[in-house]
Amino acid sequence: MSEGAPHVDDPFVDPSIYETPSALQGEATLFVSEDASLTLGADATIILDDRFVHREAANCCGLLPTRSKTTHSIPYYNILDASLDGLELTIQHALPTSKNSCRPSTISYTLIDKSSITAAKSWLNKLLDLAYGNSQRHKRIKVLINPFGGQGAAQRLYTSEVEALFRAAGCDIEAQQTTHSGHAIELARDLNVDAYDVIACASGDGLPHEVFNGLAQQAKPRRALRKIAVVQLPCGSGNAMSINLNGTDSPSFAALAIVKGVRTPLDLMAVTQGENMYWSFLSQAVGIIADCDLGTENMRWMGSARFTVGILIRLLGKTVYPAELAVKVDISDKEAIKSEYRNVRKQREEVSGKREWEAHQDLDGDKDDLLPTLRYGSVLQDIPSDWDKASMPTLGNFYCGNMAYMSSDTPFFAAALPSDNHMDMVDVDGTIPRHKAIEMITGVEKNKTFDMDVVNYRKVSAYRISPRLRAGQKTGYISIDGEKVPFEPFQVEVVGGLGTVLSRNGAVYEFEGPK
Ligand SMILES: Nc1ncnc2c1ncn2[C@@H]1O[C@H](COP(=O)(O)OP(=O)(O)OP(=O)(O)O)[C@@H](O)[C@H]1O
Repeated sequence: MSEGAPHVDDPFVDPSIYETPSALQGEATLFVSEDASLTLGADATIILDDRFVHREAANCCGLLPTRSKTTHSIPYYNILDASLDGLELTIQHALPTSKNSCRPSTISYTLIDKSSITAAKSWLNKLLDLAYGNSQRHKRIKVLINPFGGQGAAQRLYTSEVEALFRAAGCDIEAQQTTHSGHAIELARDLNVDAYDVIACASGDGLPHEVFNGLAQQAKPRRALRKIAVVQLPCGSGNAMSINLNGTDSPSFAALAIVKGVRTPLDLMAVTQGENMYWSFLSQAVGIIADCDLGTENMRWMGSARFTVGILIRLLGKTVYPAELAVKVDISDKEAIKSEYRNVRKQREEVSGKREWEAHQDLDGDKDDLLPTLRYGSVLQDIPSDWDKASMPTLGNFYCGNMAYMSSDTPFFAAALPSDNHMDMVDVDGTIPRHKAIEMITGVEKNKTFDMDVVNYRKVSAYRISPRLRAGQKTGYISIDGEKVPFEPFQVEVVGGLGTVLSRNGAVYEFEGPK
């Protein structure tokens, strides 16, 4: 389904476009009264109700746009739950209220008599099968809310846009605010992973980063990381996780995507720096991006423009960020990367859903509950002899990532896949002509940078970078998953499919890939 499908799928579209799946012919229609029937179509349930013509639109659960319509449809994607209580049949669904939000709504009918109960139960089971496919129903969700996320908006967004959707979908939810930095690490480390299916972070990308690290500190970390799917309710200033996995930074659309989300393995990146070791799920940046992200605090008054202005000032000044880089390269040719991307994407789409879901449920079949030993050791050991080593005195930007979008309009890593066992690495020289630099920055949004000759794009499995201060420079910046870490050498290696997330399609990011 394309990006933002919940708001594109208009529940009021002409249902004649829907056909009934052949397996359901004959049983697809449930007559709920003399005047009303519910039919399972190909992509939506179709409601035919002659009484609608006699009712005021406002009287009917907000479903009716006009008084003259008798037929309506609700996309299966929007169906949250359905039940039969005695003769009372109820369907809960997400109703789009604008381009950027939806809210729960209810449709109910009283069956004519007891003789229709068996048919109604069977019809409701089929409805829920079509609505959920391979996604788990009634997920048990631990919600962590960063009260300072999104400049203090996270709690309000969760309460007003998310909670009611989760409840309407029959999710079992337990919400808790974080009280200090690092609290989500402690909560994920101590969580009883058998009591939940999902940890949902109402936050920016900082809380999911902490949650992966907390799960990795459990007594059985590999099992914990497979058992618990980590998701984001986009309520922060950087919401890359939700944009990549669910194609939205709207909290209510993300909530719907989580309700319908399919378990998806995610590569995690092991970072060693000094004596420390932790996990990154999104990106590591050294150079212009880290500098603009973390080194422009004095320009906070500008709002989001501070990043763009910071980039332009540094590009025009041809600012460089010297470093030594050593890389275990997997694929360096761009055409080969595109071909690999297409192959892996196809494979992942074929196995998306059922197989992945089953694989992730076979938790106790895991012989090894512990984290894998790192193949390349740590930053304190010698660099392996087969890595490509380079001194980069004029490095401009170094960026390594595991997801396509770094924000809603910056798909820096066009060929990134959730679980291809590679990290995507981009490096750009800081002395390239200014017009090329501007072309590069403006091309990111249009997915044009991958093919630019000034952009070095590689698939790698490990690297070490040792940044240096240039003459006269006082402070340097390194950003890992958007957070500042010490300006010291660090080493990273990818561990395939170690983490688990929920995604809309169970296979790839909500991005088209390299052109
Ligand atoms: N109660 C709290 N008090 C202070 N810091 C907190 C609290 N809860 C979480 N944090 C910290 O806030 C940081 C940023 O969180 P998050 O990414 O969710 O929000 P954000 O709005 O995107 O913020 P930022 O712009 O700072 O990245 C996290 O690294 C986390 O450690």
